[in-house]
Amino acid sequence: MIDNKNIELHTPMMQQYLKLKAKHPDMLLFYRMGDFYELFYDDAKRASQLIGISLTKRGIFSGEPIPMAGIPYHVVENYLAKLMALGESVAICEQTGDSTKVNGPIERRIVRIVTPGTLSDEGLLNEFQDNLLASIWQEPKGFGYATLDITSGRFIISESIDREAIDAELQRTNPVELLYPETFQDMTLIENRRGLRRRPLWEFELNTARQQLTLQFGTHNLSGFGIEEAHFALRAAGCLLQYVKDTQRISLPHIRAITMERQQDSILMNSATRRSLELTQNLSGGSENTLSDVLDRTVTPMGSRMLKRWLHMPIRDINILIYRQQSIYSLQNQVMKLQVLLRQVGDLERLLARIAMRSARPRDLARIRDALTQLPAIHILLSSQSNRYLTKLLNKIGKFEILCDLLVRAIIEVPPILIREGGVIAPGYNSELDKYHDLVKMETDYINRLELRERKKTGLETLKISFNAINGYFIQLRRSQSHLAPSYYIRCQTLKNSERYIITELKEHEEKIMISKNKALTLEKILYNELFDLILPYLAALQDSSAALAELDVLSNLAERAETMRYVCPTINTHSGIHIIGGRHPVVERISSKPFISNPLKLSKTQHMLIITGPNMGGKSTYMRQTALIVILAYIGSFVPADEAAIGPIDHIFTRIGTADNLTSDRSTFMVEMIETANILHNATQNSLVLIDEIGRGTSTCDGLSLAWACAEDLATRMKAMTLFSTHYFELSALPEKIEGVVNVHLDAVKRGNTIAFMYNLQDGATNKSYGLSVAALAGVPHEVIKRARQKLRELEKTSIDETVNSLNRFQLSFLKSEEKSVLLMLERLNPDNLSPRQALEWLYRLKNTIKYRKVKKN
Ligand SMILES: Nc1ncnc2c1ncn2[C@@H]1O[C@H](COP(=O)(O)OP(=O)(O)OP(=O)(O)O)[C@@H](O)[C@H]1O
Repeated sequence: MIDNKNIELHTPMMQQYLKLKAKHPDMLLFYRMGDFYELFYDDAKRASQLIGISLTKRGIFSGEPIPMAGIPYHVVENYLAKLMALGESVAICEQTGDSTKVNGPIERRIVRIVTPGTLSDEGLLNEFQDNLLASIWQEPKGFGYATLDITSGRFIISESIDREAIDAELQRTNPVELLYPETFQDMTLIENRRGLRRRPLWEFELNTARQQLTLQFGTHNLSGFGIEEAHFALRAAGCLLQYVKDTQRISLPHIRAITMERQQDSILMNSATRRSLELTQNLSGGSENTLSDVLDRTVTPMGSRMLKRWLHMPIRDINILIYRQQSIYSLQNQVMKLQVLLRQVGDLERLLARIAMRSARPRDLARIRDALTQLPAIHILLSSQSNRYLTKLLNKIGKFEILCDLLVRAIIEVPPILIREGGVIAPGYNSELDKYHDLVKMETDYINRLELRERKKTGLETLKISFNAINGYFIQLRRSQSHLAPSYYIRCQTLKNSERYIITELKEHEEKIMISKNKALTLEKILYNELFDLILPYLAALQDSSAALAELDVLSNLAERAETMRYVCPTINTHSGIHIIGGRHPVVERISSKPFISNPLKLSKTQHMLIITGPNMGGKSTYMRQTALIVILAYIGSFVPADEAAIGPIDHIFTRIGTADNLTSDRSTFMVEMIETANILHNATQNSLVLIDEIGRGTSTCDGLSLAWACAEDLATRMKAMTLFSTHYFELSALPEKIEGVVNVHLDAVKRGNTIAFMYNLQDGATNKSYGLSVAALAGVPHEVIKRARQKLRELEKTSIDETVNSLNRFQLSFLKSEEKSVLLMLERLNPDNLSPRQALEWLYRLKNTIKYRKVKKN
């Protein structure tokens, strides 16, 4: 523990450290000492645990050694990357004073604060993922939420009326750092998130927020952004902006606007739905075999990030969707050429943010130059098309001839990574700089001539003039020839096989070289900084262009995918319903070695629920998920994997699909299932797409079946949501006769000997065959166990009076008793015309067993 009470008893250096540390108690302080960053006390212990650096000691205080850990300055980025991934923040303290000062420690200052949500360094970021800083505010009537992507300047706010909606927002945006007020009530909502930062209440003050925001945007008020009344969200945004300014300590001109996202503008999906549909992340947390894995062939990282944002937020504005569809059509012939050009544009969005924050490196400038060089060709390529939306996009993309010319003239073709050593500014850009370079060249030539002259003079062919950082220029002779060195040679270094000398003339010219080199370097740094001033006036236009280029990348990618994967353009209807012919699962069809069997789907006002039965592994889940994915694709404006698709308005997509247990959530699998079900039953509407995959499995047959029945009934009668309901409870296939708009379908399979062939064809009607044993055999359950199971099954099937059958039936029948009151009602429900002879026989046995069971009970 740091004892700041007796600070004056520490060494002057430690006193300086402790004063700086006191200002940043919540983060690790990297204190610069020569070629190292050092951490002390608890920071040292924590860092050594977090990133595995060795913990040692430096000096003693009050008889106790001071714990210390050090990081070499030239590898600091690697350690920062690891700490950021763990959600830590780091204050970087540099030596800023005169290093020749004799008394006391060199002056040091915190020059930057690196936090996970405010990173902009290329090396610390994943280029294919948004990196968001977020802030949350809670009131009794709802939540305010703000996110900022500092690498693009995208600043977005939203308001959620309930916990479920804000939870979905947190899951969708997945911030790497989250600011919350010290009075935040609902900690269970956020406590498992990374990078949590507790902030004082005053930072969420409404008036301060308004001031901060208007100051940032240079406006009188916020009405131009349409967010004046969004009080909850404004509080969150104010705190966020304050935090960014505190940590960055520079102006952020690329944050130019703030946008309010309204829930009614997009299809809502809660966190469980996003997870189970594997949009951008699979169930194991990776990105393989996700929708974006199949769909993303964008050629710029900014396009890839935009596509992922689209997938997580399908929009409901039909006009925009139609514009996108038309653009996809128009781009189909030009994709190849356009992608070649866009690839060169690269990550313009993030490059511009680094320009705005003045942290861009020489190669960033070269990349901006290369990006701008492509723009005329993009204009020429797309100028012949007549699509209105593409023309609008193209108009947003500037040509920047003057700026491009400036960068071509200013930066050499392949500049070094850093400006530190110079060599970035191109010859011909600045005459004074050229003069210094010429002087350096002249003097270097002189030294080359001097070398020849000295060789001649001494007659030593192996005499060499070289340079190193310690000796500067020197003459080198072989050790064996050292006795031949002229008397004016002054020895400066002896090596094993050679001797090194200097002469006055050499040093005079060296000094001239050094002076010119230093002047050149100083001037280069000035010119380099001036370049930022020259680019910044174009910032707004460049940002608009980069957004349009990213969208072009996404649209041309969708055009390419549509062509390659045989997707069709869906019709977006204004009337309810989903009608798909030949629908396919976009991911399964790509990864499966077998041909994918396409299937139709029809949901409408008169047929709003499908009860889906079929064997295990028969394709039920695939069929349900493909429907949701087709809807999502249609609502981002993409073409879809189907022969035909017409889709009406959708407000929500809900799923209740069993996923891996979340052991950290302190909830059982059944509990999670019921929470998700409750959410659906509270929020689904007639325009919601609801996928329910085998509800009620995690409890007793009796409870499970009752719940499944009641839920299906509620969805089908009360909200009439468009529902796909898969089940192994054959009893649910009775629902269609009871409720209008409910239909039975099943996925087909045929038994061949002891094995089973899945047909994956959707058929009308229900099936009660689950082929569980055949699937278990396919899964590798030992032959003996399967054999025994078959024997048991035969016993169960044959002996209806068997106690086991009775006990099984007891559950089901008691359910039917309570649900339908009597066997007569069951009979009433049956429509003999719809039954196959085998089904009729099964019902007969079932009814007979019921009577038997009642008899047994009475006796
Ligand atoms: N239409 C299809 N065409 C080809 N293969 C398919 C099709 N549908 C599913 N499959 C294949 O069958 C596998 C199992 O499908 P799915 O998980 O959808 O079955 P299920 O009926 O939900 O099974 P269970 O009831 O055991 O959960 C999929 O992983 C896929 O490989």
